[in-house]
Amino acid sequence: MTGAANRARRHPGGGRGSAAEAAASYDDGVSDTHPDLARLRSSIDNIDAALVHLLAERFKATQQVGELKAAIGMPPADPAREERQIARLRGLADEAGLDPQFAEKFITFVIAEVIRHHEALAADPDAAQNSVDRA
Ligand SMILES: C=C(O[C@@H]1C=C(C(=O)O)C=C[C@H]1O)C(=O)O
Repeated sequence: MTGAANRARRHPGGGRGSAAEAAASYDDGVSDTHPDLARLRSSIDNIDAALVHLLAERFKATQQVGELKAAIGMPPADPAREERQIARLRGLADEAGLDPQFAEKFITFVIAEVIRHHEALAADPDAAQNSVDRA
């Protein structure tokens, strides 16, 4: 979703352009003049960047798992493994002060995307061959 789409979602009913313009000028004004907000947003930006890099690494690993599974004829999804991951992550979230329900929703969302990729790999023998070539 684009930034404009997100702003439109947060400000339903706003006229065309008006919610986006109001949000942009509000954001700029506050973050420029309040040092705590600017510092916290800078930290949030770093964390968001780290999340993107971590997710990219995770998808690189799952891509290889998908190629391997397709090459040896394993099914794309492994519900038993997913159940163990969800239970583990719920526990970690609880210890870390993160809502376990949110952690479960997040990992379920990510895994669904991985399975979609694995299904595509299973349907494409050339892509599946990649992991065999790399071995
Ligand atoms: C990556 C795998 O494939 C699928 C995706 C998973 C994930 O993203 O963690 C876990 C289990 C599988 O449903 C795997 O089997 O390890």
